[in-house]
This record gives sequence, C-alpha cells and structure tokens, in this order.
Amino acid sequence: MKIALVGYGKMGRIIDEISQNRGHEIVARLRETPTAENLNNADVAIEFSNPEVAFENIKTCLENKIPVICGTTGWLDKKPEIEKIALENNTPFLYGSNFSLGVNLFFALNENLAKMMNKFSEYNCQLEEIHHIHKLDAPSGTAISLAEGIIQNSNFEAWKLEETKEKELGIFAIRENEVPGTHSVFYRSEVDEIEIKHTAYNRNGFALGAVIASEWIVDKKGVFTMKDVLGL
Ligand SMILES: NC(=O)C1=CN([C@@H]2O[C@H](COP(=O)(O)OP(=O)(O)OC[C@H]3O[C@@H](n4cnc5c(N)ncnc54)[C@H](OP(=O)(O)O)[C@@H]3O)[C@@H](O)[C@H]2O)C=CC1
Ligand SMILES: O=C(O)C1=N[C@H](C(=O)O)C[C@H](O)C1
Repeated sequence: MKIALVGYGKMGRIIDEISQNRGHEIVARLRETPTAENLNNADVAIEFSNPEVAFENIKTCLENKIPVICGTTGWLDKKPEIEKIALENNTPFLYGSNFSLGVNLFFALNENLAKMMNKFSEYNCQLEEIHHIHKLDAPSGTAISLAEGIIQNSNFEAWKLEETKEKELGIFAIRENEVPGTHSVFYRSEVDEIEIKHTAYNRNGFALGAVIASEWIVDKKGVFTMKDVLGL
C-alpha cells in the first residue's frame, strides 16, 4: 500500500518505521499542508499533525479521493463537517482519539462499568489524564472519548475541565515531563474508591493501531471508528 504521512513529528516517524516493516511504501512525509501533487497518488493518508491544521489537511485528502486515518486530537468541533465531506466524496474516513488496542479495550470496559455504577448513587465519577508538556490540547481526545462513554451510560449530561456542577463529569488534565499518555477513571464513595487505569509505556501501540486501521480502510466506504476495525 502507498501511504502518505500527513504530519511527520513524534507519531509520523514511528508510523513510518512500522509501515515499512509491514511492507508498505511511504510516498509522502509532510510537515506542511497536503496538495494533490505532494500526496503523490497515495492509497491512504495517515494524519497526525496539530489541532490548528487538521481540518484543512483532512479536507484536502478527501477531496483528492484519498482515504484518511486521523489521529490528531483537539479539532472535534469540525468533525461533523469532515464526515459530510467524506460522504460527498465517497471516500472513507476514520478518526480515532487513541489507536492502541489497550485503550480501545479500556473504552469498552469503561462503558460497561459506567452502566453498572449508574445504579449506585453512593459513587461519584471523575477522570484524570496525564500527558507530556508538549501536548497542545486539553483534555486529551482519549479523555473526551472516555467521558462520552460514561455520559451515554449514566445520568451525567456533559463533561467539564476540573470544577464541575451537578450532572457534569469532571476531567483533570495534568502535563508532566515526557509522559506518553495515562488515563484513569475513578469512582469514589465515602468509604472506598474504584480506579481503572491505562498507561501507555511508549507511542508504539498508537502507531501500530493507526497502520492497522489504514490497512483495514482502503476498500471500505463510509465513516468509521476503531470499534469497526477491532470488531468491538
Ligand atoms: N490518536 C492517537 O492514538 C494519538 C494521537 N496523537 C495526536 O496526534 C497529533 C500529533 O502528535 P505528535 O506526532 O506527537 O505531534 P508532533 O508535534 O510531534 O508532530 C506534529 C507534526 O505536524 C507537522 N505539521 C505542522 N503543520 C503542518 C501542516 N500544516 N500539515 C501537516 N503537518 C504539519 C509538524 O511539523 P513541524 O515540526 O515542522 O512544525 C510535525 O511534524 C496530536 O494532536 C496528538 O494529540 C498522538 C498520539 C496518539
Ligand atoms: O498528544 C498525545 O501525545 C496523545 N494524544 C492522544 C489524546 O489526546 O488522547 C492519544 C494519546 O493519549 C497521546
């Protein structure tokens, strides 16, 4: 498969190595806006850039009929517009706030736990995410996905950073050294605490998941998530 890497920073470089090890050809390594020319007839684009540029990057790829796997976080207010562009161009699109297998299993575990805990008003819920100091967005995309999974299965109505009112789920975002990504869900009562936690040791799991998603998407039509790729 011919892969265009749109964004060539910490993630792009690891995806490059994993893709080549799996027999793919990297036809573009972009640190600037993609164009019909510099995308080089790629079969798929893997987009890991930054929140400011992601929308334009994805739009350009889709308008050039190149399927997109997007891992960039912090631009989600524009996702409905991108999904419309994908469908209009009959070109598949997949956004994943986190491509690692472990986190996608953690999402499923979190949704089931939320369903069960919702029956017990003794417990309140909070989320915490810890990332490296270079991260541009807060809360993390993964924390937002976790919050959405809880909200769908509980009486919470919305999530909010830190200070919360009733029916708001609090997310605490911490920036520390070079932490690749740690997410915890806490249920606390007067007498005890339940914590589920995912700790990424490095970025390899995110990168492998994005390559697996790009292998999966090439012959599909529509808008997808990692749940579709993993059959969860
Ligand atoms: N979904 C997931 O599983 C994961 C998501 N992420 C997310 O992915 C994104 C990227 O993370 P990371 O690789 O660590 O970030 P980096 O800052 O290391 O890399 C970003 C890259 O984008 C490049 N860039 C800047 N402007 C453009 C543009 N207009 N078009 C294309 N590329 C551009 C930068 O180039 P230059 O250096 O020259 O500015 C840099 O190479 C973040 O949003 C992060 O939150 C991260 C890990 C996992
Ligand atoms: O910026 C990062 O590094 C990461 N971003 C993603 C997010 O916002 O959830 C995924 C992972 O936690 C690393």
